[in-house]
Amino acid sequence: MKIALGSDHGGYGLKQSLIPFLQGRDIEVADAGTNSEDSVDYPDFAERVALLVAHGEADAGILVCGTGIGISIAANKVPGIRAALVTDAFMARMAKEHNNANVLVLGGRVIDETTAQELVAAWLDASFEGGRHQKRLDKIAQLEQKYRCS
Ligand SMILES: O=C[C@H](O)[C@H](O)[C@H](O)COP(=O)(O)O
Repeated sequence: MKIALGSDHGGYGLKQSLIPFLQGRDIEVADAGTNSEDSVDYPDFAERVALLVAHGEADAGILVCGTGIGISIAANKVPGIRAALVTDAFMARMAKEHNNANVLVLGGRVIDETTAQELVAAWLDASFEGGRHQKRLDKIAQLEQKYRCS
């Protein structure tokens, strides 16, 4: 499995802490930056990770900014991306079971490294339930088509 990882400066530390954690689970990590705590703009890194996932070059993505809010808003602009900002293990599990989130989003100024690992593990270990939830994801995809800008 390959996961694309990205953050702005507010999520840099937490992103870095997740690299050995993911590699310890035999996951290949594609680090899309940022590469320091210098101030950057989170939409740039949301786009990098979202495109890797949308184009099938990564199986899933993890994004981190200060709160997780801005980078999830940006990632969800890319068609096919279902980015879910989570703050506890229940939300992380539901993000996969009900929403089949292909990008997990965390707040580097919100949660600590141990919690981040718990949330990532809960998301990775869960499975999409399909059924009534697939019908809802199909409706989200229809919204993308209906309001697609060209
Ligand atoms: O939603 C946005 C993120 O939390 C950003 O990480 C945050 O806005 C960056 O703030 P600053 O430029 O003040 O470090």
